[in-house]
Amino acid sequence: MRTAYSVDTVRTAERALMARLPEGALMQRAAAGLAVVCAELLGKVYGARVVLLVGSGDNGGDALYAGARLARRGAGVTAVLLDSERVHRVGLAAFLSAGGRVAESGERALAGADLVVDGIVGIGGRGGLRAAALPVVRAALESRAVVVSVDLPSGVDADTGQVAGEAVRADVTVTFGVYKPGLLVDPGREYAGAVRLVDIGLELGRGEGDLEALQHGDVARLLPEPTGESDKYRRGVVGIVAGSARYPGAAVLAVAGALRGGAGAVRYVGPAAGAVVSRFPETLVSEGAPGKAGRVQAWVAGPGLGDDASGLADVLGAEVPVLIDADGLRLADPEAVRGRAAPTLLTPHAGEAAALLGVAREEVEAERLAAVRELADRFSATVLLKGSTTLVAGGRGEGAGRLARVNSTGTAWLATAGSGDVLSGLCGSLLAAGLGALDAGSVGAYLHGLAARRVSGGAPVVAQDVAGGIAGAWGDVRHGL
Ligand SMILES: NC(=O)C1=CN([C@@H]2O[C@H](COP(=O)(O)OP(=O)(O)OC[C@H]3O[C@@H](n4cnc5c(N)ncnc54)[C@H](OP(=O)(O)O)[C@@H]3O)[C@@H](O)[C@H]2O)[C@@H](O)CC1
Ligand SMILES: Nc1ncnc2c1ncn2[C@@H]1O[C@H](COP(=O)(O)OP(=O)(O)O)[C@@H](O)[C@H]1O
Ligand SMILES: [K+]
Repeated sequence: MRTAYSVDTVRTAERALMARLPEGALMQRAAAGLAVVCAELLGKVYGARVVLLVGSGDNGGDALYAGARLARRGAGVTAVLLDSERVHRVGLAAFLSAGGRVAESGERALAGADLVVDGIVGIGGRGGLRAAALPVVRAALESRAVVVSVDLPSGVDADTGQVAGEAVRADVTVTFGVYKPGLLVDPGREYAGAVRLVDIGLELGRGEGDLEALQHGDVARLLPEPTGESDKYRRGVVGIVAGSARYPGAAVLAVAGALRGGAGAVRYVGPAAGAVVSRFPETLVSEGAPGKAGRVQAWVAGPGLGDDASGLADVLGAEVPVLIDADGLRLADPEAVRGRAAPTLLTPHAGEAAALLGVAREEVEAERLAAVRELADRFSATVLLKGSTTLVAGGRGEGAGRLARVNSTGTAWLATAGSGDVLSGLCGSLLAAGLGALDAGSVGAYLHGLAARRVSGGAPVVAQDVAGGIAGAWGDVRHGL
């Protein structure tokens, strides 16, 4: 599990650790780790040209100490002080005595740089970059230098990933102690580039985390596995209420995802039974109400329903886990969702989430973590927010509280019609197999993203291919590939 911690939690842990260590020890650890990564990126340190962008706090201090280490190894290191009145004094003295120089003109220093260290602001930052930093940041980004951000790309909110205005776009971010949520959630994640974690001795428990990302091993432990005792009912039957005369394909794709998701059987209820069976003869189909369809251990309702809300009341009234997606999110009675006793998983994309919250889509995209938590609270349900960063937040019971999940697999090629239908079937199947809503959502998103990456290999994918790639992704996870 990769866990990210809020700034408050990091600060408290740092204070406790600092009290046990000699003064400045943590900053030295941070700077040493930062210098190692910079050296790796440079390949040859001797003779390399490095520019430090130095802000007024300890983030700038880290940059200065790392710069001193690089200068001692023969790099030509120049510091651009964003506020010469407010700078980490001891760090600056160490930098100068190691042979570092202070630049008179930031832009000129950047012209020939091989590597730029962004130490403008870290976890103490508020809001996007300030005006004084903008010209030099723009010059850095336009140069051919590799950009390394210290702890966090300056201008990215550490707790949310929000970028209010401009921020540094890093090639690599060297973060200290623990991951910060803003490094894992877009837009911040994209600004961070590749993230490298430097151990400075901080010890934090999972329970203190704010956001976590499943890794292969975590997913492998959660995957449902048939045993010698299994039969199709014990493995779980998932019911799909999806599709319409206008959108039969949504039903086919949701069934495709469900068949690959580990349930023992898939029941389809709705007007697209012909299309479903001709593509997947293994599906059990019926055309009546969901309540009359026979035994089901979890329902998926919504993809491609159009305006047909007729099956939703039955599904929401069922005492088994329910996943609501797409048109179902618009058509479902919010009171019926809130009133459910069994686990409920809602899977909106940003547009659907915005409609449910009554805000603009851009607002959801700028503050995904806040949006997914707000929806989970409002609907007393687990919510999976899809998009460039997929997040899952728990409602009541299992997964409740602040610790949300972020998905680390996927590719922008997933932004293709119907791929969300595959995801809803897949997650529904995992619910039917007995996973809780938070696990079903996050394991489903993980496999879905991995499947897309596998079948894409950098090229466009279509939703059917993603469903077809799930088995391979499952195998990779099981075998730790
Ligand atoms: N604590 C530890 O043990 C360790 C901490 N470590 C390091 O310390 C960092 C935290 O240092 P920090 O607390 O000094 O805050 P920091 O991120 O430098 O920013 C504060 C300064 O920036 C300014 N500023 C604010 N917003 C701004 C903006 N948008 N744009 C521009 N400027 C802005 C703000 O100015 P003011 O608001 O006062 O005008 C203030 O002067 C942390 O990220 C890590 O790198 C490591 O060494 C490991 C050990
Ligand atoms: N920019 C992106 N990067 C990565 N994944 C994306 C991006 N945009 C969308 N996705 C993923 O693609 C899928 C699209 O789902 P959805 O929006 O419901 O589409 P549809 O309704 O057409 O099936 C989701 O899994 C979502 O997380
Ligand atoms: K920074």
